Amino acid sequence: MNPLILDNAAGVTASPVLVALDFATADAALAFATRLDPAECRLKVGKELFTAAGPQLVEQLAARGFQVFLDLKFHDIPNTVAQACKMAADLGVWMVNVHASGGRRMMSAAADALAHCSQPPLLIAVTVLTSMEAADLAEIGITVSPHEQVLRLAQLTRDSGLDGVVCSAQEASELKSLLGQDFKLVTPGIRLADSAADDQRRVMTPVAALEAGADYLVIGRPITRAEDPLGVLSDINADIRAWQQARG
Ligand SMILES: O=c1ccn([C@@H]2O[C@H](COP(=O)(O)O)[C@@H](O)[C@H]2O)c(=O)[nH]1
Repeated sequence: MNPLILDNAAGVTASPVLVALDFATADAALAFATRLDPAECRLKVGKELFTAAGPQLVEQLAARGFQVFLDLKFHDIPNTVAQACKMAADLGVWMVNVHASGGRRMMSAAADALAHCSQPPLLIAVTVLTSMEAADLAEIGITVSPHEQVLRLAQLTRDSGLDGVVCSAQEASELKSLLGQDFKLVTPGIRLADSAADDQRRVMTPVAALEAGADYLVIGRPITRAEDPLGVLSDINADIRAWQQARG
């Protein structure tokens, strides 16, 4: 364990990296997780893995000491989303999310439901997917820029009582100034200087994202598909520590 990236008080990692465990089977995900140390990262379970492996896998990862972000992006009527969030809390996840475009009543219902849980996870909302650019929004009738739409949905999310948003790091600096330091910014679309963007459109490197104000970095393929995933994670954490030390 590297003491520099441990939050000693809480006994959990202080690394902002959330590794996206986008695998097709529980076996593949667990084999990968076995190589990881909960002191070096948190884990994200999304739709592919959850659909394949279900709640049991989430509990297994939590039992191995990982803080788990359950990234199912709930989007439904308020009652359904509120109940789904409660189920996620019962699984012991650290963070859960909904889609901000579900609106204020849906988000408030989710926040209210979690407020009654004994150990509520952080509740955040997806603003505009990091895979989307202006042309994608235009096709679904949203004529403002992704940036403007993110700001609008992030403000609505904060006003609905949630803990933060999923956004691209490209919006982080403005969101921090607008919504305050405590409002959490979770940023996928993280790419290393030499990695392919894949289907992502609004991307940034890990240190640039932190510099812009991101609190958590969601990183999937640049780590999971690397020839040496542990080496890549370790290099990212080393860059982050160097950046943290440089700013004092
Ligand atoms: O706006 C969003 C919301 C969620 N994601 C998820 O993050 C990871 C990113 O994986 P990469 O391989 O690093 O692209 C993936 O699980 C997405 O479902 C996102 O990318 N953008």
